[in-house]
Amino acid sequence: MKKIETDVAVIGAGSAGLAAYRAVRAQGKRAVIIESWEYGTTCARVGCMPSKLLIAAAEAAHAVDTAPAFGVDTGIVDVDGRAVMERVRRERDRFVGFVVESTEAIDPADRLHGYARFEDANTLRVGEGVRVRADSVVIATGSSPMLLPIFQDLGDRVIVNDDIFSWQDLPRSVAVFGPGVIGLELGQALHRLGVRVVMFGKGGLVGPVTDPKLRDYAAAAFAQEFPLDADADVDFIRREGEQVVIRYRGADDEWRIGRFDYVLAATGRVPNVSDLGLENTGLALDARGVPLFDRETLQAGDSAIFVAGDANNDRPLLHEASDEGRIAGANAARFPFVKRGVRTSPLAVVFSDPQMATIGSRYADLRPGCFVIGEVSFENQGRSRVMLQNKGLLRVYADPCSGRLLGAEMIGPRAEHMAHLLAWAHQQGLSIDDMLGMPFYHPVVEEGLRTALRDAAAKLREGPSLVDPCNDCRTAA
Ligand SMILES: Cc1cc2nc3c(=O)[nH]c(=O)nc-3n(C[C@H](O)[C@H](O)[C@H](O)COP(=O)(O)OP(=O)(O)OC[C@H]3O[C@@H](n4cnc5c(N)ncnc54)[C@H](O)[C@@H]3O)c2cc1C
Ligand SMILES: NC(=O)c1ccc[n+]([C@@H]2O[C@H](COP(=O)([O-])OP(=O)(O)OC[C@H]3O[C@@H](n4cnc5c(N)ncnc54)[C@H](O)[C@@H]3O)[C@@H](O)[C@H]2O)c1
Repeated sequence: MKKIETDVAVIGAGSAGLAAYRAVRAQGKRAVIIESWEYGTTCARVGCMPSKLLIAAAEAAHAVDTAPAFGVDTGIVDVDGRAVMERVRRERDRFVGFVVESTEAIDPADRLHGYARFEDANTLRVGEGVRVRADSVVIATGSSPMLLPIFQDLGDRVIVNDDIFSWQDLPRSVAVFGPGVIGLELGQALHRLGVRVVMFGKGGLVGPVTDPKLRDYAAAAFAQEFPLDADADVDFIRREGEQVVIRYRGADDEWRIGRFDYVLAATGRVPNVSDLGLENTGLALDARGVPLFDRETLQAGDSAIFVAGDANNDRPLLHEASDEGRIAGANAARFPFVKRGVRTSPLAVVFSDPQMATIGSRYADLRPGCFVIGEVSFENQGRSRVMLQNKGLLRVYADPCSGRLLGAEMIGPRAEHMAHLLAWAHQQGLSIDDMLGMPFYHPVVEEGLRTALRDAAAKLREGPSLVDPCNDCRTAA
């Protein structure tokens, strides 16, 4: 057995792990980074980048499809599935190539290949032949798609996001389970590329929004484009030959039988922690088996183990994985003198059309009666109508005591940009009046944001109806 002694061992060479490794080295400490699979990260290989490449192709097809509404007739859209997937894979491989190159630039002595498991809190077994003794450890093992038992007999007819990006051609039909972030982005893109898509949800959830008004709006908006039941009634799912047969209740309340080439399982992701041997570390775990940790230091209890990125299941997004990796790595290097890292305001964007976003505190995070809501519909918003993208709703939440922006949820045009303005204002602790005191150009979709802010300002002047915001809401748990 080969034995390695180091200051910090980082498990996982994804976005969080690479940031952690670099943070350790920047502190002048020794580190090893252990990866069990190929280099390239989930984001570049099977996540953020290939999904946006598929969406870009779908947007091109959709633009041609909707051009006649502007008086521009370009004929029937003809999607060449092989060419679409060839570009997705080619551009994806280019992004992956950059990541692999920078990972392979790490000193080979610091890079270990193999699956890491804890033997105790400071000892890792890597594969069969290597034992690593480290003063501290960063767990940055990412997450994997959850496969529900209802899919277990479907064999190769059930797919996850990873599979789509190795397709050579587009299939004819896909049933999407889970209208969450992944299901909506990929399902809508496939639909726009000519694949017959039916989307099945549970409990009325659509995308990441928690505001009931936005949830209903989103469910109705997407259901206008393709069959989507956000709370589906499914009788059975079974494989017949090379197809999947699903019996479900349709929008007209009638039972119907659908036949599909594939089922896309997009019902959520689980952190990769179950096979890490965490039972040998003495750490306290939550219900999903994730070590209890502090989100500002990333430290698990008072141990020398830190958890970053999707593995901690807190904010499973790329920019959060990088930030957490950096904080976890720096703290692992300086253990036991850990410091709180800077966490940015929550920001999440879904690249559907219309796009969706959540910023700061979501509706579900806020206490009823302790916030006011400013709202705008994009249906009659000037620039949105000009572009024929006049679908959507924005709700901003404000603190009636301080007048500050607490958060926002939206579905609508250019949400990816508006969400940044809102997140930056939130992080700066701006009030609704501060935001209204800044420039708004004409004609832009941000004028819709101004309408929502004005609505919130008017409601702040009226005062909240349920409680005394500066007392009751402050004393609330
Ligand atoms: C389809 C899809 C689209 C997405 N789109 C976006 C987007 O547009 N924007 C956004 O912000 N986020 C997006 N995300 C989320 C984003 O990809 C993740 O939040 C991010 O990649 C997580 O990085 P990570 O370092 O935690 O995990 P990863 O990059 O998955 O790295 C974890 C690594 O650990 C390795 N590993 C696991 N266990 C072990 C072990 N025991 N020993 C050794 N190695 C191990 C794995 O092989 C893996 O390489 C998307 C995700 C998906 C699936
Ligand atoms: N644009 C982005 O930033 C982006 C894109 C993709 C993924 N991600 C990240 O990946 C994470 C995981 O995404 P996800 O889409 O897998 O999870 P998710 O939690 O967003 O969505 C899962 C969906 O599956 C539904 N569901 C659960 N059980 C079901 C069942 N039995 N039948 C039908 N539907 C069911 C849920 O109600 C929910 O709508 C996201 O939270 C996000 O952090 C981000």
